[in-house]
Amino acid sequence: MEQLRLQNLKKSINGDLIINIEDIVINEPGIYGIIGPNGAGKTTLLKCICGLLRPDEGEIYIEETPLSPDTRSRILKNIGSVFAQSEFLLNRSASEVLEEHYYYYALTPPQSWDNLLSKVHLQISYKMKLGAMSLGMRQKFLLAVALSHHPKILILDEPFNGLDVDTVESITKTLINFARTNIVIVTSHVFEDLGNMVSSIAVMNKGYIGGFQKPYQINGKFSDGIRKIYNDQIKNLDEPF
Ligand SMILES: Nc1ncnc2c1ncn2[C@@H]1O[C@H](COP(=O)(O)OP(=O)(O)OP(=O)(O)O)[C@@H](O)[C@H]1O
Repeated sequence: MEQLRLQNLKKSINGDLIINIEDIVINEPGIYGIIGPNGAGKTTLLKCICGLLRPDEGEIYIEETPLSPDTRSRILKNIGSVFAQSEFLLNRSASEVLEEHYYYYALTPPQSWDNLLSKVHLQISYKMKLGAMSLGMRQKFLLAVALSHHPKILILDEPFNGLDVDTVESITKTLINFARTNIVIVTSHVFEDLGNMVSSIAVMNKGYIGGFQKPYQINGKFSDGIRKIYNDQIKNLDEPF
């Protein structure tokens, strides 16, 4: 079954075409990286997939069902997400964020959250405010929240920004484990971090994505392979099409 399909997707903001995708299909479990320069449209695309922004044209299919006002509440349960900007959550406690999350997805919260946090190797009090957490703790917590309703597709926008190597390693392990049977779509500017986990890479530039490719090792490193794909694709995508 097709897990995710983006078809003839267009989105303009203030008259500028920000998303312009012909046809992207993801069927297999794995970690799919989207790389691209600042302003390429990566975050906007991820927000469209999560139902936070509505495309002007085209369809987003999740498990072959088009995302629409009618299907939205049902099919968005298949998606979990963490976006880079989480400042608006800083005043909320961990339990408040989890309760709101379950309310948003119209799901019954579990009796205990302990299982959830152990998945991301985090030990915190549920009363702790997100503003009191370190960046790494907050990112791990938000990842646990995103996984809490057992989505099949996890969307992560720049999950490694500002994190130390141990936290990156811990999150990477969680993602690799999840992606054995599910799909992760992740954006990052850090090719070294992506090189340790992605199964496929797509380059986005000026709203356009050519397609996913498997990175191969150069100088023994996948990150060098990702950089080569980036350089080759940006050059091609910069040519008029
Ligand atoms: N709410 C908004 N209002 C105006 N312009 C917006 C808005 N959201 C996005 N844009 C514009 O859309 C373009 C794509 O932005 P987007 O954040 O999707 O890019 P990105 O690839 O995620 O960039 P970065 O790598 O810097 O995070 C940018 O030119 C941005 O200014």
